[in-house]
Amino acid sequence: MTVGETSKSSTLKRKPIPIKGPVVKKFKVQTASLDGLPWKSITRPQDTGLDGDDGILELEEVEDVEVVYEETTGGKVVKFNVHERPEHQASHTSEGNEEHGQQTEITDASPESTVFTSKFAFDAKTLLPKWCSYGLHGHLLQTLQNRAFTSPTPIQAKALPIAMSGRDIVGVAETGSGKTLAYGLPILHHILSHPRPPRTKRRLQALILAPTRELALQVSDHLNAFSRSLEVPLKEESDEVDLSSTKNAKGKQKAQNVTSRKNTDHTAASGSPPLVSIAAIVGGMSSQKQRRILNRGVDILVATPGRLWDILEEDDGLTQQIKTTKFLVLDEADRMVEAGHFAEMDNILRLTTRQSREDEIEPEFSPPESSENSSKSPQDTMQTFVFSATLSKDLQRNLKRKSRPKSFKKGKNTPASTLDDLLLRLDFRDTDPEVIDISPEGGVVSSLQESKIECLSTDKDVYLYYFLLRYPGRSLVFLSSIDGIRRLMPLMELLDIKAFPLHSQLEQRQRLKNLDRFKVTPNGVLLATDIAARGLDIPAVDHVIHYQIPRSADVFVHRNGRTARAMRKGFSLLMCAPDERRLVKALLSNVGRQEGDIPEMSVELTLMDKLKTRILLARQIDSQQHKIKKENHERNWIKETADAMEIALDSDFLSGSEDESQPSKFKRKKRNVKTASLKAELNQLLSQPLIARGVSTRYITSGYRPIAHDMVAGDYHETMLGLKKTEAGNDVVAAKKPSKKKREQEEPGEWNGFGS
Ligand SMILES: Nc1ncnc2c1ncn2[C@@H]1O[C@H](COP(=O)(O)OP(=O)(O)OP(=O)(O)O)[C@@H](O)[C@H]1O
Repeated sequence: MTVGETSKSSTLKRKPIPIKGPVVKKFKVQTASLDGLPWKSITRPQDTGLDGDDGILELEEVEDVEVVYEETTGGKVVKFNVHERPEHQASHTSEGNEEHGQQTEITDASPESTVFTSKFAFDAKTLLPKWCSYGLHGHLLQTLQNRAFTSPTPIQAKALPIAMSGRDIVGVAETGSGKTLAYGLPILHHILSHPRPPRTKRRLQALILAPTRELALQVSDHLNAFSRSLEVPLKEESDEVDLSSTKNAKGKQKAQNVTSRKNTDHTAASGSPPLVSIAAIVGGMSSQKQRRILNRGVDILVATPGRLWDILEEDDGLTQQIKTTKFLVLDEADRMVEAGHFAEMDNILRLTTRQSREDEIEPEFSPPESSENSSKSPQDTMQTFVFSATLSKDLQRNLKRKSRPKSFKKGKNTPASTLDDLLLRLDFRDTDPEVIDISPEGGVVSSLQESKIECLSTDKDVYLYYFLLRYPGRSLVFLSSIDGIRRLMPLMELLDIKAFPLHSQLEQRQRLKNLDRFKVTPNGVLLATDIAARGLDIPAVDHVIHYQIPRSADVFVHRNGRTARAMRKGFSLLMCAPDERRLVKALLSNVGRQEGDIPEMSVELTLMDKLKTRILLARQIDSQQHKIKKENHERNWIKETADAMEIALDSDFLSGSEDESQPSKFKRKKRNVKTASLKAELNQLLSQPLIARGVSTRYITSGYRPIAHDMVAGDYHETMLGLKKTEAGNDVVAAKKPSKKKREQEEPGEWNGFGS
């Protein structure tokens, strides 16, 4: 039975279970409450991150449960009869793996904690020489090899030795540089190297805080992908993985049910409890499910502060576990404050503070009282990792300072709601936390090519359309306002551009769905607000376009960070209107850069008039459609209201022929005809190629732009005849810094835009 399914009959038949061998033992039957059922998660594809379930964040199912309705004097009562299976079948039921922290019941009931070793002879020294020196657990090495992560990224190379030696880290590195694994691998290593005692419940080892739901889910997916592919129960240990961590594994129980698989996700068929249980606690999940997940016990909890605090207020057990967690991670720490999580973050951080320090801080928000020993100090060995792509140098210095303010009494040194105040409350156990700042100068990733187009605000649509046609690829267009996205969406649709919106007023489910669609649509366009600016690891984003100027330098850096990830090439285009130039200047100077540092994009101006015609038509159609929709909506509303009030409407209203204030049927018809003809006109234009000036379509070898050669070579542009197929980065003109006077005299060129 899947959550949300309803039963029509009084009894649900359980799914037949394949049983090997002729003997079928009788099931024992036990009655349980809804919460007490052996729920397990439904697997979602690991490689797709947020997708695979149509945007539903969590799905659970339960097997071997009979739903029985009993007539009682108080009415019908529902009962759940759980059929206990013989031992040898239990492994089949555990096939579902944990996703976002959900694992099967047998996880905690497993007779012994299990240590898994490599089945395949894995010569780490030869196969992964660049990872060998960190002493990572053999299974992590094997997973790294499976994923073809042959060498650590610079932040990983710097952070791993420090983290593995037990020290605290403040890590700042460019976007897309692999920060998640920089803190994730040491955590996974610790958990894998310290198997829990037999027959004990998992206890929280690491708390990772992330500012947004999407980022939290992505982090848990990322780490899950690593823990999942570890779950190959194996017969033999490999002597060739010469790592200390592997030695820990010796003598421990070897897993059963060996299945030989190559470099794939093995979880589903392993039939064994997951080695590392990772839960994501974010908004959008039912609290019942969340409690169930947490009650089963998790090793790593990835959470957004708001939702986590909601749960902590009712969950003393989890509060205690957080007090003794081994790792605390703040991912995208600076965004956490921006997102307005200060109060919750502050409360959560207090739980991880040692008692001696906690006494010095007067609580502003009372943390939940624990029924257990509330005065118990947290472990002194907790490691703290703070990571971001943007943490100011001042803050880094302050974080490292040994003499961080000890007192935050109300009225005296009261902290304001700023990142500095919040982070200064972190209780690093390390007296000298290591600051690793390898963020590039000005926040610009080396594989990123930047460019700008200066144009009037009213012309941005045309330039955007030009760019999307000229440089096919996956483009992420950032706008500062949701209204802007709502205005652009219908235009994109009419112009046959596959665009998807992403903003905070969309339901979470729709947001995830649109992200998924964007990921799988070739040449797809995502029109997004800055909720997509941070942390999202969308594969292969070719272009980031700042349609509207970001509100801060940090947002600019993070927006750009959605492309050029993991050393891939990427391109960013800044669209700057005259009245935005001051903002851009200020923004760039914040990161020590100048306006002239960003080169201009060369644009084929001869095509602009044709594109402008299409845009104008699309706008007209959109406006007509909008009017029709509005009228229909109003008419329907009046009709429905009249029906509800049982009022008979005037026949004039119904026919729409007399009342001048109501558009007549005739008028409506005329509007529909006009819209249809505009659409036909636009479609006609869209079906024709755009031909650059100087191209002869009759004699392709003549004209001052002969296209025959390009056609033979196969590098001609399919929608813009006369232009070569090329990448945006190749059309950037060298940066020039004209004097102010000269700039004022400059004319925009052949095309003067809508404003002229
Ligand atoms: N050693 C590695 N080799 C190759 N790819 C890697 C390596 N480490 C991480 N990656 C990949 O690089 C991509 C970016 O990683 P990640 O999301 O951790 O970056 P990030 O630094 O956290 O970015 P942001 O600052 O934008 O959040 C991911 O797709 C990840 O799988």
